[in-house]
Amino acid sequence: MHILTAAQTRAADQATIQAERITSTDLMERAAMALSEWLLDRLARQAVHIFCGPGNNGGDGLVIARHLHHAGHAVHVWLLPANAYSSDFTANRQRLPADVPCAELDVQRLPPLPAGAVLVDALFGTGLTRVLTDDAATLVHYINQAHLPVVAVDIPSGLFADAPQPADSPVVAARFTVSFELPKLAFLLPQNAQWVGEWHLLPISLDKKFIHNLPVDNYFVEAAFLRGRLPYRGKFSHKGTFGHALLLAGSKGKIGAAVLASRACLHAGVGLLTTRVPAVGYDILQTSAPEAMTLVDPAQDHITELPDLKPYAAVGIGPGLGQDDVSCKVLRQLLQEATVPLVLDADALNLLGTHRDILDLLPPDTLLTPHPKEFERLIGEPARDDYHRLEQFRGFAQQRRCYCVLKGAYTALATPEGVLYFNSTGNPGMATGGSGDVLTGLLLALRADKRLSALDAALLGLYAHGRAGDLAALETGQAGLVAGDIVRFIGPALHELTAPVLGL
Ligand SMILES: NC(=O)C1=CN([C@@H]2O[C@H](COP(=O)(O)OP(=O)(O)OC[C@H]3O[C@@H](n4cnc5c(N)ncnc54)[C@H](O)[C@@H]3O)[C@@H](O)[C@H]2O)[C@@H](O)CC1
Ligand SMILES: Nc1ncnc2c1ncn2[C@@H]1O[C@H](COP(=O)(O)OP(=O)(O)O)[C@@H](O)[C@H]1O
Ligand SMILES: [K+]
Repeated sequence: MHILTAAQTRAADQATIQAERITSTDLMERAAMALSEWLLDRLARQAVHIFCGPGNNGGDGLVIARHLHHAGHAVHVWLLPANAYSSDFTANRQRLPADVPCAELDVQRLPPLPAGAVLVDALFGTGLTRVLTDDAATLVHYINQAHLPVVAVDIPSGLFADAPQPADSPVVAARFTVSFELPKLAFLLPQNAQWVGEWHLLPISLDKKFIHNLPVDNYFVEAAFLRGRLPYRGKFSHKGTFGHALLLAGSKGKIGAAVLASRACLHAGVGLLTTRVPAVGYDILQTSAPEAMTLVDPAQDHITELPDLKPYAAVGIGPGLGQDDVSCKVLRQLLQEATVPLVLDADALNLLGTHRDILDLLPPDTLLTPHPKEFERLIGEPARDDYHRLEQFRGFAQQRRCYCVLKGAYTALATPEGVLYFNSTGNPGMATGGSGDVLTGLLLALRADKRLSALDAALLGLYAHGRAGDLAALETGQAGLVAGDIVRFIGPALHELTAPVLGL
């Protein structure tokens, strides 16, 4: 899915209006009708108070008021006084049945809101041009202080769709944000979660061809985008078909990271896996991941030597590695010698951050998987906000010609071309130690599979990791989920993405 800017969203609305030969009022009716249905599916008998601004977001609110009223709900409409109103606002103001209570708000004397009411925020949408002030700001504070559930239409009022805003800007804190057709970048950023709440998208048949041809550098990745991209396993496949991966992981006290990454790699379909661990990890790994071959380092507690790389189709390094100087030497040597795809995680990334000269050795197309803190260490500069972090992230992948993952609720992948792909799967149950190690093993298996491009391997891996976490959570609940549960569901998650034989 494309992630459009506010300006592109307006253009897509216009293109749809022209292509379908409909009016903007028709499109508003379609969008607001869909939102009304969404509300009707969830409302019990609560009174609904709808706050409408002067533009088309307010117009949506008026259409919703009409539909809810016709469906028998008690609706109250509150209008924010303005000097000018959009034509679709005015048209729908006229269509509002006379028996729907509708009043202009006097912000000096805001009415008390009844307990148990549901609020609909239709003040401002993507037409917001600046931070809210004066009456609009007062109204936002009033809505937020009511502590009632708020459903925001299209976007919480006051929130910019695709740009940061000054601290303390007034923004409606919605319980739900219900938007149209495509997600907005603002929804995907942790700093906006306090306002966006849980977001939903409603399809309104915007012009697909127009959207497809828009130049975008941010995508939201769902199953439809990936389904069939994972090649099926041919009848006469053998171990060699799927590659032999080498994993360098674990140190004393962190052999579990090597175990989790190894098990994930195996469950993701790798042909052969060799895991290099320090001597302390030998028995543990052989017992808990017997399918992996164990290559024991001469040192007891840390990995100190790089094995011969010739047999391997891809190499992963980092989970539980520790940041010992000798392990740093191994990392340096790996970056110098490797001619196959690399996956770098955890302490390998921390070592890159503290020994910045080795960053220059990163082979092109290397896959790095930092979480935000590791990313900060990697580039050595804190981000001002989530938007700034995304631009640092995009720039890093472009400058280093690598694929970089930024882990989180909507894990992002940056490509060497500077395109960002946001993953749609996963759940807060995965915020548990070892989830990242599982991702590293999974990605390593896909990078060892020569049939996959670097981009497809990364996108499929991120999606399958989150999907496996979602399937696991169905069984364990979110709190009960541990990283090993994700491993158990990697197989089913990948199966969903596998190309059917004959493409049927
Ligand atoms: N035909 C369309 O274009 C469709 C638009 N839709 C809705 O229309 C919305 C966009 O509508 P508009 O472009 O009219 O914009 P909005 O309704 O978001 O806001 C525009 C109005 O707010 C004022 N305004 C902007 N920033 C302000 C600020 N900081 N303080 C005070 N006033 C401010 C503008 O002067 C203008 O009057 C979408 O978010 C969506 O809800 C949907 O109905 C789908 C179809
Ligand atoms: N709230 C969340 N929603 C979805 N996925 C999450 C969430 N929290 C964490 N994850 C996923 O779990 C993994 C955690 O990785 P990481 O921070 O490296 O953990 P660890 O170092 O303990 O293995 C990442 O892939 C991340 O995307
Ligand atoms: K809104």
